[in-house]
Amino acid sequence: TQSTRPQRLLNAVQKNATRGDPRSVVKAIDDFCRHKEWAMNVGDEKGCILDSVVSEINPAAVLELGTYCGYSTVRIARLLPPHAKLITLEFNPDFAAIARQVIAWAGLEEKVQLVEGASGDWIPKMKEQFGITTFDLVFLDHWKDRYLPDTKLMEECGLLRKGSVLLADNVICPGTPDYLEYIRSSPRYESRYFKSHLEYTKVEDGLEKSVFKG
Ligand SMILES: Cc1cc(-c2n[nH]c(CCNC(=O)c3cc(-c4ccc(F)cc4)cc(O)c3O)n2)ccn1
Ligand SMILES: [Mg+2]
Repeated sequence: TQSTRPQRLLNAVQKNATRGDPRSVVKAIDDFCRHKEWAMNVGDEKGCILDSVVSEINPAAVLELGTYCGYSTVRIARLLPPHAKLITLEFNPDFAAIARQVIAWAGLEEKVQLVEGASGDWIPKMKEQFGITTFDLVFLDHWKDRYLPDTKLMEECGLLRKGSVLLADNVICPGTPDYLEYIRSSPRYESRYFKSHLEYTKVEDGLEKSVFKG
């Protein structure tokens, strides 16, 4: 049977990265996507911006929407302090199966809880299922038409506190116009755009960082 792109990406990790070394896993995926096959990871350029935001916040509780193959999951989890928790939601079971193995290869299973399903179904269950009060950081990288409804849902479910940070990928390409309009015009958020490029390309894209004011 034909392999899928996520399976070929996992093979590249298992071939070129060292078990238990997250940096080598990140590098193996970036090399694969730059030189072999493009894939929709946040990538190295936007990944450095993600790293700086994570390091600045030093979060104890992180929610990632959209795991894909686990590239940004590994980027974030490798920077988390001990006992910090990253919950990552993936809709596609095939992507989730690959991501679990990528996260395991990086040796980060202890810090990561990968949940399969749709964001709209799981966000209302976060508190009861995982004992979360609020998230310090949310990385939005899932279906682009879900950024706005899920942000409103997180507000309604009391998952954001004064100072919680939303970091959104792809606000230019593929684009999240309704989310940008809402978050930039809302008095409840302070937003800043980090201009960059669509992963592994010269096309403009960027990350929008928004701090919830409560
Ligand atoms: C919990 C839950 C999770 C999900 C969910 N899980 N996994 C995803 C993946 C979503 N990501 C993307 O679609 C995406 C696309 C591009 C892209 C593609 C093609 C182009 F030509 C240009 C750019 C680039 C990116 O950086 C992206 O992140 N959604 C959905 C619902 N509920
Ligand atoms: Mg993305």
